[in-house]
This record gives sequence, C-alpha cells and structure tokens, in this order.
Amino acid sequence: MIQVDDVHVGFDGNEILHGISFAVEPGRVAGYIGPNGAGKTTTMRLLTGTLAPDSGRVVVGGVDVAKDAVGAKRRFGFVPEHGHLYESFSPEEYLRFIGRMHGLGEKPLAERAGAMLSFWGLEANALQPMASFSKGMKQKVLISAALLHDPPVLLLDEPLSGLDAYAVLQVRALLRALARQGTTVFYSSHLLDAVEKVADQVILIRDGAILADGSPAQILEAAGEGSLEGAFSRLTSAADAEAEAEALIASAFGRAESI
Ligand SMILES: Nc1ncnc2c1ncn2[C@@H]1O[C@H](COP(=O)(O)OP(=O)(O)OP(=O)(O)O)[C@@H](O)[C@H]1O
Repeated sequence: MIQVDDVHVGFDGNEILHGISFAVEPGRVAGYIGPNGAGKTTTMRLLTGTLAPDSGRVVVGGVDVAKDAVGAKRRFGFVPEHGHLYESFSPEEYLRFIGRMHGLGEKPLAERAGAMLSFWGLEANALQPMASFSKGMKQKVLISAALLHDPPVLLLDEPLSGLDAYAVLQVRALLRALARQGTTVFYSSHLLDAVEKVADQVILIRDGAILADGSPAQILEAAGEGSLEGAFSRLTSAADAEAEAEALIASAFGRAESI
C-alpha cells in the first residue's frame, strides 16, 4: 500500500506541498490528477525516494521511504514520464540488466522478459538496439522493466505518452489485472480521461493541497457534476477555457464574433 501522512515540502523557503495526506490500498488503481504545477511530480519524487519531505511520512509497500530508500525501491516499480533507456541495448539486454539488478535468477528473468515482449508484440524487436525504436516502443520496454521484479506497488507518471490506441487499451487492462492480483497502482496524470477509465480511486491535487479523494462516483457527487472533467474544473476552479480562448482571439486579432 501507499501512505502519505501530512507531508510538507518546500524549495528555497517556498512551500510547495502544504501537508498532503492520502492512502492507496492494495488492489486499487489510484489516479493522481491535477493541473500543471499542482505538485504531482514532487509527490512522485517523494514516493520514489529522490526527494525527502521536510516533515511528514511517506510509506511505500510497508517501508518508510525516508528511513530505508533501498528497501522501498525493492517494493515498487516506477514508470517515469521521461524514462532513460540505454539505447545501445536491445530490449532483451536491457531487461536482463534490470532483472539482474533486482537479483532475479536467469531462468525466471528470461521467462518474464519474453512474456512481456510477447505481450507488447515486440518479439521481433527483442534483439535490436533500442536507438531505432519509436517513443511508444521504448515506453513498452520501460513499463516491462518496472514490472520485472513483480513489485507490490507500481508507480506511473503519464504512462500513456507515445502509446497508440491499442497499447493504451493494453496498459489499462494490465493495470486492472495487476490490481485484481493485489498490486497497489498509483497513476499520476494531468489527462483526466486516461485516469477516468482505469482508476477506482481519484485523488485531486491543486496548488500543493489535496482537494478531493474518493471513488470516481464520490468525486462526481461531491462536485455535483456528471463527468470527471466537469468535477475537475469545478473543484480546481479552472477558468472557463472557452471564454478565455474567445477573449484571446478578440484581444490578439481584434475578432470578437464567432462565425
Ligand atoms: N526543484 C524545484 N525547485 C523549486 N521549485 C520547484 C522544484 N520542483 C518543483 N517546483 C515547483 O513546485 C510546484 C509543483 O511542481 P510539480 O513539478 O510537482 O508540478 P506537476 O503537478 O508535476 O506539474 P506538471 O503537470 O506541469 O508536470 C511548481 O510550482 C514548481 O515550479
């Protein structure tokens, strides 16, 4: 599970996270959504141990991240938004490298890597250097690498970037299947529809504070809206984007009327 208790984070005397708290139980897919600059990446850095909180507690897979960052790393898989791959490696070499770092035996490692490349339809590319891969192909290898050690917690930052329509369906199905097996899935995105279709818990963050936390149905009810998009706009007090766009065109080009 994931537990974040009253976490404060500041940079250069400027507080960015103002005492955020939430929990995600095993078997749940939680969507962590918020507008640009809300604090999503900062939260992800806390969960993955690349940033320590000024105060409060972050527990991932039963391990206090500040006290045992290495122990926590064994308990989660992480799909970063801008993942780094060794591009001279083939997927097979890369996954073997990652699996060995996790101490996996050669046989289970080969079986898992093979099964994942086959899931994505990448068998024919298994031995090719990844330098020639498309963004989506690289993303599939990054997701596979995060899953290789069968972690109880999976952390994903905008995992659908670069993926085609079928791969998006595959990722959603995979996250749901993992959750059914008890994995805790934490999915950060500013794309509402991506999260809406897969999450059974939605956590809304804005300006470094949690605005809402519940099932999609609870969020809709709290906001009195029929769609998560409407709830998001209402809860984050987002401005009326259409009116703003009209105002921009009027002020920039002097055209007030729509055709
Ligand atoms: N290292 C840093 N030093 C100073 N300010 C920072 C630092 N990292 C983040 N911030 C600030 O913290 C706030 C939250 O940033 P964060 O990257 O967590 O937002 P986000 O929700 O991930 O946004 P986006 O959707 O645009 O990626 C922003 O105001 C950002 O400028």
